[in-house]
Amino acid sequence: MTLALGCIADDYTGASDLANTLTRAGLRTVQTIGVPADDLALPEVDAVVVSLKSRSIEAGLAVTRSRAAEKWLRGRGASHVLFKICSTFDSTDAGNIGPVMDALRDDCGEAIVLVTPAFPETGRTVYQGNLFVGAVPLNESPLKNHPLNPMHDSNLVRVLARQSRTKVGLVDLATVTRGTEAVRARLSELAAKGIGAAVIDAVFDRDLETIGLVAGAHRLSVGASGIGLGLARALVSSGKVTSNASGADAGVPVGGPAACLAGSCSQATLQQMANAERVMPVLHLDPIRIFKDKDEAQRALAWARPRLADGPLLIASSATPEAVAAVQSRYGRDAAGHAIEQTMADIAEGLVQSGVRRLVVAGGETSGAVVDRLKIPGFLVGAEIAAGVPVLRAVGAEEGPMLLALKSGNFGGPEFFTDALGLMR
Ligand SMILES: Nc1ncnc2c1ncn2[C@@H]1O[C@H](COP(=O)(O)OP(=O)(O)OP(=O)(O)O)[C@@H](O)[C@H]1O
Ligand SMILES: O=C(O)[C@@H](O)C(=O)CO
Repeated sequence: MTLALGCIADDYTGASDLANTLTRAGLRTVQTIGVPADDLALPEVDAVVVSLKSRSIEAGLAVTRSRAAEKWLRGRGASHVLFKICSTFDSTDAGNIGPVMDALRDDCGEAIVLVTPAFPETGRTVYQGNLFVGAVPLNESPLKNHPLNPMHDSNLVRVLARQSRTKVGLVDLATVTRGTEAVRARLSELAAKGIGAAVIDAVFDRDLETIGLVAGAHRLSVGASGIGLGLARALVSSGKVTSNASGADAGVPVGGPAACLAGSCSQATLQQMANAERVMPVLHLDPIRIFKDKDEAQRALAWARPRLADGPLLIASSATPEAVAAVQSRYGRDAAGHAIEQTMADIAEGLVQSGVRRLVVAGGETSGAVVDRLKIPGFLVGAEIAAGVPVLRAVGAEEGPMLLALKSGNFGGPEFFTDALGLMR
């Protein structure tokens, strides 16, 4: 297998978002959980997205794991590696986007790396280096209240410079609009000044196509699904990949009980949960019981088991920003996040032991904890539920055929949970 494109994603929902984008653009794609074991039977593919859970861990560990993934991908022939980050640039001044980018750049000897989280299909655009989420700058969007990495600065040149060893420059929209030669010239100009990373503006998919044509000739890029789209279209238009992925193989029904788990506290997820309450039973976990009595997972499973035969259900820890802040001030931000994620993983494991084979999970960190616990080594990409969220068919899972949907916190329409279950037969 010689890969046309190698990708390292810093969380599992982000990985499935990217795998979805690449598949829709015609690349045969597989998503692996971590660096694949040598004995994992992978189909013949154009792209592999190695999913890491490295967005919110200590920067040194994120670097080590990303480097191992890069080595594996390069060893399979990937001349270009995309480091997939969140379209809302989720990170802190300690990283992990900057430190991982610096390390991968050192490893591949790249002079300058293009960076853009733009993903217009989901309303993420970058103009003059400022990230917009829909109509508002990042720092005015709901991301200002993110439980793990609240985003308070929309200027990505500044944000990345605080995390990186290299100087960070800008390729503005006017340059992108002038085309590939103008972008290449601007990159040479920046590189000559010793600038090692360039945030590049993109507002429309056509901007990402220009970016993909330029980035594909480099060894490394950093961005969200939008730059993945650009890279994939460049591979197809150059004939390096014969566009033939359909995602159809992943669509074979598995049947069995279905359940949804939500650990995301994003506005989108809170709205989706409120709508789900109208059509399925919903259990709201009590974070205090998670810490004090430590029996919340067992209580949730006792609630769920007798209901599974009647149809899908939803179990959620998600809460409003005020409630999240109260839990965090009592137990600490990371400890609270970790304990709740592990409770979700306990519940997922118990549900699967009770026969659940169709599982929808909302939230990147939450999905990471769940998929790790279920020891699923990889996924094939199926139908698209919403922009950035495909149906996933587990490959190599101990339980046999299983369908999952891993929803990034901010993605999906108001009826996401029913939309997902409708496609997961
Ligand atoms: N009630 C709560 N109080 C405090 N923290 C919570 C609560 N519910 C969930 N959390 C934690 O908040 C974090 C949510 O992160 P997660 O990545 O799962 O969702 P997200 O950030 O909305 O999604 P994405 O990363 O895909 O955008 C997790 O660490 C989760 O355990
Ligand atoms: O890019 C995005 O917004 C998503 O794929 C994601 O990474 C959220 O966790």
